[in-house]
Amino acid sequence: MTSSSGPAPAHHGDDASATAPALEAVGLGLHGRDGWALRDGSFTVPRGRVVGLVGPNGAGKSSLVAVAAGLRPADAGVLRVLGHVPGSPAVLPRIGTLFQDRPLERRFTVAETLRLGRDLNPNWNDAAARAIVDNCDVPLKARVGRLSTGQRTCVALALALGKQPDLLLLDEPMADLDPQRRRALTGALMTRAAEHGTTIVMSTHTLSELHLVCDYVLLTARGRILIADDTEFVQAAHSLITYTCPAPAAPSLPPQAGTVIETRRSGRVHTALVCFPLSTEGAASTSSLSLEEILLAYLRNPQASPLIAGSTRDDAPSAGTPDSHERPTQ
Ligand SMILES: Nc1ncnc2c1ncn2[C@@H]1O[C@H](COP(=O)(O)OP(=O)(O)OP(=O)(O)O)[C@@H](O)[C@H]1O
Repeated sequence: MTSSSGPAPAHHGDDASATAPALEAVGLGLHGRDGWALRDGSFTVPRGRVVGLVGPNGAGKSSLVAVAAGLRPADAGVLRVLGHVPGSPAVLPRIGTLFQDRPLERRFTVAETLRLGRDLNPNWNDAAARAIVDNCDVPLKARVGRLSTGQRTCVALALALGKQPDLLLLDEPMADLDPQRRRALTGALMTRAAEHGTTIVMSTHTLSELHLVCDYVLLTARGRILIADDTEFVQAAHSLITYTCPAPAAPSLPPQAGTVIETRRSGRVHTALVCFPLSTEGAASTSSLSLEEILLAYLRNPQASPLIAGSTRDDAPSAGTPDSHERPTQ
């Protein structure tokens, strides 16, 4: 996991955007085929984080990446990228992108592709780009059109990293990679974030490994942002509380248990996944959960009260509960 107190992000922009968040959405709306994929989404992604963008198929992850990259406009609200309008000249040279279709010129060799990257990007780092293709065993002389899907992903990532961007927007970067290349590229990305303070936003369906790679999570489902916060904070905020009820039909959860995300009942044993538990009085046991378990619970319960850094929940806890814990500086 990367440290939130790492080096200051590399910065090629103006002073005004030096401290702006990597992404800042206010009332963001994205149309899907059958209505809103995201509606009234407000969240902030601080600089220097490795962000897991998570949600079910069709939740709007690719659409969000496309809007941030300036490829399509938002359908409502505002999204700022490094303090700027997406796609504006002030921000385009500072972002690196990887889209699901990995658009590359198929006739070029890998070496020609990297040369083009060098010619188009004044801040190009050839060694960084070559290290990616070398680590992934992609021959420099091979034509892009003859590479496997996973090998093309390596070349596209080499182009994105060679640009030395302040923000990397990666749409399912690991989906096509074998375990060895996945490890190599994950390592390269984490090193980039740790050594240069690059913000990385990557959509993924691999929840089991998220806590190893990402230190911030953005979870969207059924048109809502459900979580936007540090992974450590998300984990610390949730508990699984088990109660033994006096009778199978008796009401189980004591009032004021906290923000209940999900409950399960088996006979007299009742478990509740609670955010910011206020009182565990009467509980038979309390245990922590993995990040994956928490994210899956929100995905099963998309009507749950959202946990979004910097915003107040409808059922916000009082002072002294985890929401009032000091957060890392952004
Ligand atoms: N080119 C397009 N034109 C119109 N609607 C689109 C287009 N691409 C996607 N959509 C719609 O936008 C919504 C969000 O799709 P999107 O691809 O952003 O979701 P996603 O979370 O990335 O999904 P997945 O996990 O399957 O990649 C869906 O309703 C989808 O049908």
